[in-house]
This record gives sequence, structure tokens and C-alpha cells, in this order.
Amino acid sequence: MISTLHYITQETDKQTHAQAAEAACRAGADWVQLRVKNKPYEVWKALALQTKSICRHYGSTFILNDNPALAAEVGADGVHLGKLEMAPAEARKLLGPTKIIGGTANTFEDVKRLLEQGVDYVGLGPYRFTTTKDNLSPILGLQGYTAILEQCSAAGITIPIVAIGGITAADVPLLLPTGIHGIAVSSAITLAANRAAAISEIKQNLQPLPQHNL
Ligand SMILES: Cc1ncc(COP(=O)(O)OP(=O)(O)O)c(N)n1
Ligand SMILES: Cc1nc(C(=O)O)sc1CCOP(=O)(O)O
Ligand SMILES: [Mg+2]
Repeated sequence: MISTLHYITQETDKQTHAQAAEAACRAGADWVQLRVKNKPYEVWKALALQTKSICRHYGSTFILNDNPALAAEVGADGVHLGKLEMAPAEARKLLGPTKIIGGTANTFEDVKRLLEQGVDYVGLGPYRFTTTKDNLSPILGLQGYTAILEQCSAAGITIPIVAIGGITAADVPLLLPTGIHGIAVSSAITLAANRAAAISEIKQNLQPLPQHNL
């Protein structure tokens, strides 16, 4: 089951990736993606092992960004792959059928390609400008999500799509009606004064709208 809220770790001057993961799990995150950049392999591996044990303690899913071989080595629940990383079909051979594989999309063509490659979910972004990631793809905005999700619906594509990029709780009521499965968030949780309140507000806004009998 793919969570509707993916927490993406972020290092700050106050906390490591693993500490950020622990704080997010304690605050209610049931899915953590460890997103480490520009660290030596041994540091990356140590953070992955720490984050895995934190996720196991809280019963959260542990996804490693970028590195399928390290995901296999540390026993992560899955891996998230962008266009610059190993192709998902290749990662599937390495990780086997039960591990979760996610892929990044910016267009409908990306979504179709990822589907053919056997991913379990798609991260579609960016929604808006964010400083969390360098070299952003073109910003999609609400119009972009609406158009791409409409194309998916017309093509019978039902793979879970999570929106990503500068997303806050206030964006969720606008994004949900486009047909997204959920959202992936880093700053709005990592930098929140109260992470539990931030996660609770996001989860509340992710509840499906009540059906009205007309
Ligand atoms: C859920 C989710 N969606 C998209 C991304 C971005 O992955 P990628 O394009 O490989 O960029 P980096 O995160 O590696 O900088 C993601 N990590 N998670
Ligand atoms: C990791 C990532 N990928 C993106 C994409 O568009 O593919 S945007 C992004 C950053 C998400 O962090 P924040 O919630 O702080 O903006
Ligand atoms: Mg990547």
C-alpha cells in the first residue's frame, strides 16, 4: 500500500537526516524517503541503517532515494529513482518483485514510460519552485497536474501518483481533485515549528471529500 503522505528527509544545521526521519515518524509520518546528497558512501550507508531502524521502530515504510544497490544492501522497503539513476526495470531485477520502486515524472510521457518500466508509484513534480532540489524540471502548477491526470484517466492509467515540490497543507484541497493519490513533502514538515501539527493538518486535508447524494 503506497502512503498518501511521503516524508522526504532533509538535513538542517540542527539535525541529521536520521534525526529528521525520527522526528517525522514520532510526529506521525508512516512513509520516509531518505534523500541524501553529496555524502561519502559510508556516511550514506550509516544514515540508511539508522533510518531503517527508526522506521522499523515506528512501523513506517523506508524508501531510499537514488541507490538501488544500497537499498538492497541495507534492506530498505524500496527505492525512488529519477531520470539520472538506474532504470526502474533494471532496479526490479536487483530488488525483486516485493520491493517498492518509485520513479520521477514531469510529463504524461514520463508517467507512461515509468509504468512500462514496472514502477509501483510515480512522484510527479515540481508543483512549484522549491529550494530543496537543484535543477528542477519545468514547474507544473495546478494546471499541469490537471492536464496530466486527465491524460492518465483517459488512458486508463491508475498508478498512484504523488505530487511533489514546495507543497504545503494548504495546497492539498486544490491538488486532491486532480486525481493524485497523495503528496511528498520535505520542507513543510522538516521546517515546521510543530511537526505533529503539520502532519496532522496534511493528513486531515488528504481525507477524501465526502460524497453528496444529489
Ligand atoms: C516522491 C518523489 N518524487 C520525486 C523525487 C525526485 O527524484 P529525482 O528526480 O531523482 O531527484 P532527487 O530527489 O534525486 O534530487 C523524489 N525524490 N521523490
Ligand atoms: C525531491 C524533490 N523532487 C522534486 C521534483 O520535482 O521531482 S521537488 C523535490 C523537493 C521536495 O521538497 P520540498 O517539499 O521541500 O519542496
Ligand atoms: Mg534522484
